[in-house]
Amino acid sequence: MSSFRLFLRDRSRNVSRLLCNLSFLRHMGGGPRTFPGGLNKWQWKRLHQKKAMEKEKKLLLHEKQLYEARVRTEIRAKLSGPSGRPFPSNAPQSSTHTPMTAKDHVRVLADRFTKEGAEDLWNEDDGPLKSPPARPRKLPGQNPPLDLRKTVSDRRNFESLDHRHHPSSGSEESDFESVTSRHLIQHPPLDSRKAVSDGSDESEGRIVEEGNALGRQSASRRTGLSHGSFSSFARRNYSVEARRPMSRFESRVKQSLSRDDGEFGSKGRGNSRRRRFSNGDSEDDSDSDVEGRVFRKNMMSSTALRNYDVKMTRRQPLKNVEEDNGSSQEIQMIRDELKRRVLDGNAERQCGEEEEESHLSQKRFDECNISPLTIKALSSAGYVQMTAVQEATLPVCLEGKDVLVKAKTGTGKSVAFLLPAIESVLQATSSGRNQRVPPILVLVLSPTRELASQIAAEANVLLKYHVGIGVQTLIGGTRFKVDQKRLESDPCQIIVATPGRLLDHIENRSGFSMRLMGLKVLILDEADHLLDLGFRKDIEKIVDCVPRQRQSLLFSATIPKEVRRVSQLVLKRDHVYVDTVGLGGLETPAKVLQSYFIAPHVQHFQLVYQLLKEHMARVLDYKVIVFCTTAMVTSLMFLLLRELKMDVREIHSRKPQIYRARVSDEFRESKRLSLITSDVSARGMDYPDVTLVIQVGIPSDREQYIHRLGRTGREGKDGECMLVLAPWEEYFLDEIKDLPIEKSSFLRLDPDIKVKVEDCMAQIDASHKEAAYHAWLGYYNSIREIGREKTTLVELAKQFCDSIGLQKPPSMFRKTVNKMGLRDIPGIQIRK
Ligand SMILES: Nc1ncnc2c1ncn2[C@@H]1O[C@H](COP(=O)(O)OP(=O)(O)OP(=O)(O)O)[C@@H](O)[C@H]1O
Repeated sequence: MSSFRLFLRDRSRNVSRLLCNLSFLRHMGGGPRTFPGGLNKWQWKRLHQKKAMEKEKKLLLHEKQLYEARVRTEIRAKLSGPSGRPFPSNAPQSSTHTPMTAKDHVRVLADRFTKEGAEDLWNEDDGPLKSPPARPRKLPGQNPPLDLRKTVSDRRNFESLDHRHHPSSGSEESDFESVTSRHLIQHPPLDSRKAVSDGSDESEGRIVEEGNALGRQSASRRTGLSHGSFSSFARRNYSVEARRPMSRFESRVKQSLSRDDGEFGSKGRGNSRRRRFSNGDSEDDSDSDVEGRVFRKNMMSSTALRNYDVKMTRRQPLKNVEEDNGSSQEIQMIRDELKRRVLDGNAERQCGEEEEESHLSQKRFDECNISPLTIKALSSAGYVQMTAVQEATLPVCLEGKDVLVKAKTGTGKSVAFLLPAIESVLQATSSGRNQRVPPILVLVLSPTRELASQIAAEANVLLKYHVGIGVQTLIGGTRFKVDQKRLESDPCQIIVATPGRLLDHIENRSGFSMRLMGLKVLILDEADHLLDLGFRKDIEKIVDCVPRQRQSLLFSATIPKEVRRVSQLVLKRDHVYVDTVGLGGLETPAKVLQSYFIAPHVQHFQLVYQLLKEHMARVLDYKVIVFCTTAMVTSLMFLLLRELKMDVREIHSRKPQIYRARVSDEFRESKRLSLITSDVSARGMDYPDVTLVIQVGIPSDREQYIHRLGRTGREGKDGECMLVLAPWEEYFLDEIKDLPIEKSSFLRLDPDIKVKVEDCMAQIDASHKEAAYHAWLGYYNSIREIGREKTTLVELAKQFCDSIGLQKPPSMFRKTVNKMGLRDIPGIQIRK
């Protein structure tokens, strides 16, 4: 009997333990997750999408109301007659009504686009809107641009909408409106600098797809397609329509192909670039640089966010649109109004320039509510005053709020997120000191291994006087077993990890996931990159393994609009958004001189060599970073420069981690050294006093250009950035047209250098060149504009082939050729 009672007691204990574990798991997010209201993850996401759509609709409605008010005003003005004749006796009269003049309306519209929150109407690359709070140094010829194109196309839509808003239009109308509003919110950018300054149509802007959508909508009416079928119809037809601008692009490329080798390109225009999937073995750096996970530029998971992730926009000449809707007079008035505001802004900016000189704010760390030991560590590291981003974020972070932060490169974001993280650890450890294996309280995620190590080193500096608080890195390229041993022998509270290796630990060691259940702070450095498609799945899995009751901090120098939307995967809804760049502010460090060179591929290696030589002759303590498109091209560039007897080092994903770490440390400490690297060094790396950054070939996107550039001009210092493009790559300039980049004055290529470079290139083993050719083809195949024109791509690859001294393009495996869609393309050799 007693043993039966014992059995019952054990059993009830087991059951209660199980229940306890289940509720714990549910709380931690480790078990089957439900969101408030019993929704699952996807339902929760869809709910947010719906809300975003509703918000867009509301904004559209607001715009529409403005437009309607304008129309009413015009009608009233017309009715009252040009000479102020009274209304006809049967017309309704109001003695108090004063019709809105066209000038007032222009003001209202200008207000609408410059007021707080208007950014919701913009794409991430819509260009500056209004003067930022922290004012950038005024650069020659740089006026804060304003997007008039958007205004124009809004008007066009409203007209269409208004036209269609007759009572007879029925329910289809609202479907249509939602289609239009979706497109409207994704308005493309305009080089408003140009628009404001000279009103020319030189900058070929992106005119929204909604114009086409309208046409297609009426087409869908004619063909009897419903809205749903219209959407898919529109999507299907997108690629067909897209051929039109592509053929222009192709003809431009063809022109450049037929150009004389010695010719420098002329100014061109282009389409926005989108990346697509390339072949698996294209040697694309990103494949392996992101810890073996494929990085692609489509901004959203299409499952999660459907058509929110791809901007279905197309560029059309601004001129046509203006002519089309016949509103050029009004546009000119809006321009004048905005120009006036810009001039006012410039006057203010000049006053603010002096403040800009120092990157530090007036506020000191000891004025903040952080531990005295941390302040002691900060002082011994030489940090007394805060930087702007630290001043802006510390108070909110210390309050425990979720924060999304955008601040320029080199402005001290790492310290900004590490300080509140350390405070959280201190608070948590003071309440639970006696745990044998302490939980992991802070998890910092970084996209690259070098950056993770750098953040851990910075954390160690700040923890100098805190005994018993430890930091560890979990990064790829090191032995997993060694990680495990370290985690056991030296349990720490702060982990800095790359997503891939962290997931390996979560999936392979249950003890590790248990330790994550006490997490207080989750930090995503380079958040936009981590939330991009290449990492999204990993981040979602990681977020599912950490408690929902946590603080999340997301930092980056670039936060595209899409990322703001998707950040809800990590952040609480009531998070705070801190933007120290400011809406329309200059996103690159003010003291970095930006220039570009247009030269055929065959001259790129020579050009880089000559630019390096000239810089070295000019700058005594030079320190240069050369970014190449892929790991294998980086390797070839390194071998060539070494052959040319230059003092160079290389870092890319094909190098062992131990080598990468050693080179990274050496470059950090050194002067008079050049680092040849792929995008593994593009983000976050804090190499002090880099004097020049050279980017060869188009960067994967605008953000990458900004991050690569940001390796120089850190902490408010001077710097230079040069972009080397082939003539057909010139269209990329359109994506960075709001940045103060200028065409470099003509550089005379030295004929002796040409011979020298060719001789040294000839010394390099053909296997390196073949690998570089394959990588090059893979990289550019993944770029939409050129990737879909396979014949042109192969012709351009042949140019690259010539530039590296290969007699003919190396053969490729049939499987690779098929994967890249290059079957039957002339110039492609299949390996037997
Ligand atoms: N308050 C401060 N006073 C002086 N120096 C600082 C301060 N805060 C940070 N720094 C230094 O500024 C440099 C840049 O910092 P950090 O690498 O964190 O920049 P970042 O904004 O994260 O750049 P990126 O966007 O490239 O990642 C570092 O060398 C850091 O030590």
